[in-house]
Amino acid sequence: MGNSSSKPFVSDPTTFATPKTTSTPHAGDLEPNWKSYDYVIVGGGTAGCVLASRLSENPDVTVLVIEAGARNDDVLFSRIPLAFSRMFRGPYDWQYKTTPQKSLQGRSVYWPRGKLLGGSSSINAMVYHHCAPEDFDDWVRQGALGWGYETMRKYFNKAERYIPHSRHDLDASLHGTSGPWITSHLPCAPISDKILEACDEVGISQIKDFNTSEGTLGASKFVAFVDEKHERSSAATAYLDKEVLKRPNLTVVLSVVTEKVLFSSDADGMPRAVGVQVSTSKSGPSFVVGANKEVILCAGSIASPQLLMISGVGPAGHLSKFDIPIVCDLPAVGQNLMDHFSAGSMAIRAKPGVTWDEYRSNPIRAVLALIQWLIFRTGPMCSLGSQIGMFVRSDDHQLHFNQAGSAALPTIDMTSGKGAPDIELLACPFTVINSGLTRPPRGTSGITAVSYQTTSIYGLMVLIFYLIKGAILLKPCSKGKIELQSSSIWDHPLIDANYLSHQSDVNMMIKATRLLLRIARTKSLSSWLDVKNSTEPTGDFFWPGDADPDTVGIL
Ligand SMILES: Cc1cc2nc3c(=O)[nH]c(=O)nc-3n(C[C@H](O)[C@H](O)[C@H](O)COP(=O)(O)OP(=O)(O)OC[C@H]3O[C@@H](n4cnc5c(N)ncnc54)[C@H](O)[C@@H]3O)c2cc1C
Repeated sequence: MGNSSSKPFVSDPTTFATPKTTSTPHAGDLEPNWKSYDYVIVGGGTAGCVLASRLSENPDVTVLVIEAGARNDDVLFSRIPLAFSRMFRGPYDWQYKTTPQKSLQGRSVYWPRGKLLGGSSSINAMVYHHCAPEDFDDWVRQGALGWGYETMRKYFNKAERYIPHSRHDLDASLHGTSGPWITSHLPCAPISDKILEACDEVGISQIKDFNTSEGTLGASKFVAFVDEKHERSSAATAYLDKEVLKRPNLTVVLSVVTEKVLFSSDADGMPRAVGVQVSTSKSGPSFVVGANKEVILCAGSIASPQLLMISGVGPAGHLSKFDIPIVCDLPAVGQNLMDHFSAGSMAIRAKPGVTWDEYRSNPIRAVLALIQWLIFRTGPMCSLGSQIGMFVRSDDHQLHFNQAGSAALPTIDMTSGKGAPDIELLACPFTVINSGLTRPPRGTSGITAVSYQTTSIYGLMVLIFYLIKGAILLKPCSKGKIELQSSSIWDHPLIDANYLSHQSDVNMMIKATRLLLRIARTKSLSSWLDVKNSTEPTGDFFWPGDADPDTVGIL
């Protein structure tokens, strides 16, 4: 039966798994000689950490978590709130890319995903906000009984420990007080308050808190996943803390990749997952480890369908192209992929000194800010990148793009109800270029809006403002798919997001872009900005000041 380890982490497969021999079947019964655990969790990311922690509360079961990446607590940039994008395209990122996208003139889009304990919760933007209550209630309407908002809210609160912040007067009684996942507010740049005032001016009302039964429509400062020391609170720090890791019935494996799930057949012919095959490298030996009760796939939205297909569960026609023996013909695996499409970073030039660009573009200021965070846990490094969120509906008649004078842009209502948004705008008080990997030129400042594929909007190639703002489609009509490019887990799958394949998504993104430009032109904000007309030399990554919020579209 169970094989437990007293060490917090394990990376040598011989300690928890059995060498695979040529006679190890692809699909067979759980072999009696295999090392085994009651629960084998594939992926130590957000879902995997929570499940490992909760399942191992029962001392009578053994739990094994297999994570492909490294430990999280050693990674400084994972701990510092403002530094999260420094982990992109590095060893803690799977660095996925979509296939060339037709609607984006053949460009591929970079998709970061966390490859370390805590998964994407260890590299993400640390924003804590619930979906609209209608979104959960819609799940119930579709058959997911018990997943409605009022039920879920109890679990959200159980998971959360909110630390009240003197400068934010939200109703703390609506938040959790004793959960493992710590949330609070972080300091914001002065321009963030101006952005909120600008939202009021364009008809987006300010709300105190996105995380209540009142819903998410409106604009507010985000609550962050952050602890009292102004460090990231991730699924790993929250659910796999030192005390949990000491449990003798929990084994956490790092730097080991699950290559496939192994199946046997029950007496009634139904496939049953009996274990997994793992390895530390593409050319290295493989090992097998059994699951007495369940294999739980938590490898994320890209690797989970990939693993299923490699293991023989997926569309039979597609799997047969790679000679993968079919365990179960499930045509939906890998299909209906929906991404929150974003037109990329839209940068608007700001006046010098009102943003936080200097902490990113000036190495001396950056080092000083880093030292300030390391010693005192204060300063700009302990703030969120996306400080302001704006959630709106594309059919809101208060917003200018639906009023006379603005060209009509028909969109399909894909939302779960009238209280649910379909556009999200984010604002950052600095310039973002190349997902934050390229330093903006010294002496420039801007705000940025998150809007991932801006290149097709307004025909500009790069759009970056010293105020970073962006637009995200929350309910796209376009659907894509994930397919295999080989039968090996060591090759990335083919991710076809099929962005903007539906005119409604195109129109929605134009509306979002127009709204951002309208916000930039408000009285409250425009005096802090430094917009210039398009007579500026080409190649400028800032939006031109003469981009008209009523007519801007796609060339
Ligand atoms: C850049 C970025 C910013 C984001 N910002 C926010 C935000 O601000 N707020 C928010 O709420 N959400 C945000 N998200 C989304 C959120 O982080 C994810 O929805 C969530 O982490 C997904 O959890 P998961 O458990 O499904 O997958 P993940 O957390 O990604 O975990 C999957 C784990 O499986 C491991 N794995 C994969 N394949 C294998 C294999 N073959 N063998 C072993 N291990 C494997 C991975 O290494 C990873 O650790 C962001 C995501 C990203 C990428």
